[in-house]
Amino acid sequence: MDEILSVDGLPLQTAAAIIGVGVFTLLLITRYFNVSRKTSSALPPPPEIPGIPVLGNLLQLKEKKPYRAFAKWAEKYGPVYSIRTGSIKLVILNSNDVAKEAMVTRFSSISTRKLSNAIKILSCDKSIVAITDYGEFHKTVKKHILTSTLSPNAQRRHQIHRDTLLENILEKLQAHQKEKPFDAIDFRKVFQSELFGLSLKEALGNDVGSVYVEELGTTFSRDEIFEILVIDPMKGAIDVDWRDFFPYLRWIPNKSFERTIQQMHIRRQAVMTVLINEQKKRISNGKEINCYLDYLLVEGNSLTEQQILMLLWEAIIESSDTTLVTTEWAMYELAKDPQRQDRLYREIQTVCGTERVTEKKLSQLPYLSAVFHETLRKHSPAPIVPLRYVHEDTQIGGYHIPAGTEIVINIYGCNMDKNVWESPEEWNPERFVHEKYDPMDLYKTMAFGAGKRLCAGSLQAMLISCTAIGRLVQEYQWSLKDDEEENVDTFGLTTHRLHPLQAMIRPRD
Ligand code: HEM
Repeated sequence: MDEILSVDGLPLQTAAAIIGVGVFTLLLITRYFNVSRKTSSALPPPPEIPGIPVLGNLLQLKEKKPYRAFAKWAEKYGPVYSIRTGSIKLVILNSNDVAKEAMVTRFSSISTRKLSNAIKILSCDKSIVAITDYGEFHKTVKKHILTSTLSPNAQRRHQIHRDTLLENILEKLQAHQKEKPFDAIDFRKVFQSELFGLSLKEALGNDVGSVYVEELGTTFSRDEIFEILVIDPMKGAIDVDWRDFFPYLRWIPNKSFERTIQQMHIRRQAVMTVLINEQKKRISNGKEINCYLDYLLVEGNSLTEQQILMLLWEAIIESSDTTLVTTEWAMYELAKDPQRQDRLYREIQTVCGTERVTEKKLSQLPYLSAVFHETLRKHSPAPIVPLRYVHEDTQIGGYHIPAGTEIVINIYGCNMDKNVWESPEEWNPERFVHEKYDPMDLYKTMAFGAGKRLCAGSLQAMLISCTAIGRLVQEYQWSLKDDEEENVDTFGLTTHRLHPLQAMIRPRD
């Protein structure tokens, strides 16, 4: 009889016992979640920065460098506080502990994004790895960019592009030295162009000269292509549409804003389409290249053409910007500080002798690594992590954070935290080589984020930036052009120097 009364072949008593245990476990789990939800909402809310009715704190954030204002407020209100930008509530995190809590421990409650109108258009509504919500699409496309381009194996396959980048930069410096030995060199002009070339080769398989875009009836030079694919969208991403702050007024048109961003999108779309089509012709002529496009056309069969276009554009813009920002700031700091530059040169001489600095030697050059990480700390190239949205009640730093809040992780604020860093305003690579520091301290800057949304390109950035800094110091003695020391202002989404670095170079003996 027992055998007849069974659940999926289990004797009745056993099944009843299992169901009993199951129900009990379920009750426990439900109770646990109720208790933890209660505990979270029983916690106090983060302190609020006083603002004014309707606008909240908007007027206090007029400057386009909110990360600085956020870090200042942290000194008075602590590492976690809330502000209001119009009707939007933001919680700002300014210390490593709470930033990590948000990015790792509480990630499952804070894994989506609510986009500004500009970023919604420029990311084609979350069609790129960095802006999409965490989920299947994110996992798939992050795997694609890592496997094809950014993982250690893929980086080995792309080494030739990094070698070419360095050779070309050094050739240009040599030519400048010969032709105008008493003139300063515009570091950005040289480095940016080569980095853009590398990003095109990794993404599309080839660098470009100019392109004719029939849709727009124009031929664009390489500089104009750079403007359309990199500079304009970086500017557009921080363009403010006042309706972002007052979503209940979304029905009011903001024509000039929409026109500007749409124009950027249309031009980028048209140029990318032509670049991709040219490469498709190459492929149909039987010439395959190891690049992201060729990979996606085979492996990305679940993706639409528009998604492929956006992913390729993402690789170009992300490769072209933050690595330049980091290297330019590092060279500024070294050119300003002859003693530290000399310390780096002596380390290079001791380790490399008459041989060149290469990627293989990087692990033997701890001071070079300290220069790189200290630059990431002081100049935090991505000062604010793309905003995260709290989709279920949670807690951070002992405060209750209700669903619907947006989270701002202020990496710049974390890196300026006096409780963690001694004299944070000072550029001091020694802090990373001093015996009291742990090698893991290098990752305390969190410049690349943390957890499941960790930057996919950190290895490429490190390889390019460290080898370039090493080679540039090995070949030349760097100093700043007169009055250059004062040029420390920044602009844009990342911490771009407002004025490109102007440096004097003198060949080493
Ligand atoms: C010094 C240079 C760089 C810095 C400081 C940097 C920093 C960051 C930061 C802070 C994030 C956001 C993490 C988050 O949302 O939590 C990020 C994401 C990302 N970065 Fe970088 N990055 C750099 C270079 C690069 C390069 C060269 C690439 C190459 C394409 C790249 C590709 C990406 C991608 C694909 C993501 C999205 C990861 C995800 O959402 O899962 N980054 N990066």
